[in-house]
Amino acid sequence: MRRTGTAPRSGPRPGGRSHGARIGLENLSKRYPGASGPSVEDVSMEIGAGETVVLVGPSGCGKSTTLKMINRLIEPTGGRIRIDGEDVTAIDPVRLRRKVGYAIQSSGLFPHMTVAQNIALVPRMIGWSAARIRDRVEEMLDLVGLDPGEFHDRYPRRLSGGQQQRVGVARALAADPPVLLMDEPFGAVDPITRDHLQDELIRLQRELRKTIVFVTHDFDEAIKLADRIAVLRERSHIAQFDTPEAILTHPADDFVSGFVGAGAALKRLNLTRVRDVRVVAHPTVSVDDTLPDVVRRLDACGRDEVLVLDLSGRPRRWLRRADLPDPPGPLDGAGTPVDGATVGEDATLRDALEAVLTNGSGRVAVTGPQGEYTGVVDVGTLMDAVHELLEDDRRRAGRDTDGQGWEG
Ligand SMILES: Nc1ncnc2c1ncn2[C@@H]1O[C@H](COP(=O)(O)OP(=O)(O)OP(=O)(O)O)[C@@H](O)[C@H]1O
Repeated sequence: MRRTGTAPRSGPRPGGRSHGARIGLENLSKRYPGASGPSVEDVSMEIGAGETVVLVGPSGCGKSTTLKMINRLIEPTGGRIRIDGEDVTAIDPVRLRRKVGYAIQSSGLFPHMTVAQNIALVPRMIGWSAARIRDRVEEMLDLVGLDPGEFHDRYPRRLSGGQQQRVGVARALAADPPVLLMDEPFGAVDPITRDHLQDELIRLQRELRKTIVFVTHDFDEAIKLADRIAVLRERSHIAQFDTPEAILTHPADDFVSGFVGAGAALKRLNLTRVRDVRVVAHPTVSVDDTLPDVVRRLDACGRDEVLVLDLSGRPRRWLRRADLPDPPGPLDGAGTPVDGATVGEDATLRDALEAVLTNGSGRVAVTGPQGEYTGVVDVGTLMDAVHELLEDDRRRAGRDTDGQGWEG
């Protein structure tokens, strides 16, 4: 496995630069007016610059309250919040908004404002010039994969749920805050869109290295996104705060095990990315190639199938010998369209396995950031990875029963 110890997955690396800020929660508490007891009690937590921390826990345990105290949408009744060492528990909330972006479920976009106006909200509030705001809105739309020409002047009701969430993330990042708070941001979209948005967030985070605090109900989402997961019990008491791997392999107690649920080894497929396994080269041809070119390629590589790439190098069709026109003729449309059935390098092995099993062909094309072909992963490689995880678990279980402990 790629990650070891507690090093943040997306945080500062040697030679790399984090654009995030450290967050310190010190004995943070919240008692709502009239409540019989605190909803959050004495939470202390250190979050590294550039780290993604996910808060999970049962409904009502205080996740959202904890999160909203970090940008003081909810005022703490006790304790302190520090951002890069600065005590922000009492600073002007407008200054705090520059440091802390916020994205929520159902995007929270203002329906009477266009996409551009929504994204421009915080930059306007903090007094950026019109020209700077205009450039920033375009940049943010690009960043979240929405064409500025198409989406700039649309109103939120004319966007899909996934597009709304993208705009919500663009808005949260518009003023370039070092900290991003996300409260179940993908909770209201369908599972496939949710998967895509998670992949996008991982890609963004690799580039931006913000400090992200993310709340979810979904433990699989936590595994996929987190450098560290805080499993919370009632009043936000921390049951365990550690890497996904450590929580999956060594849950602190029955409460945490209950959260991890069954199939911990397979859940770890969510921890390994396509870029971490053997991506192999597959013979390719171009859409421009003629039938004799393709036959030559097939003969030369000794395989039964080539991948047809478009002129930008993106996978277009799988072409087998049996698909070739007989009698010989033009190749247009021959073979099986790829139709988006590819995985990115940041996709998890679980996504890749799903793709391989769904298309039934035993392999899936891997693409780079611009959708360009980079190789293929096959079912054999994926099965090896599953096997390795299960073996790893068995070895650890053996060591634990020997009384040595897994770090021993
Ligand atoms: N404005 C409020 N006034 C009084 N009590 C509140 C208020 N907001 C939340 N609470 C209470 O505080 C506790 C924690 O709520 P919070 O929303 O932080 O939990 P959560 O873990 O985010 O829940 P969920 O997962 O269901 O969203 C709950 O018992 C809730 O009823």
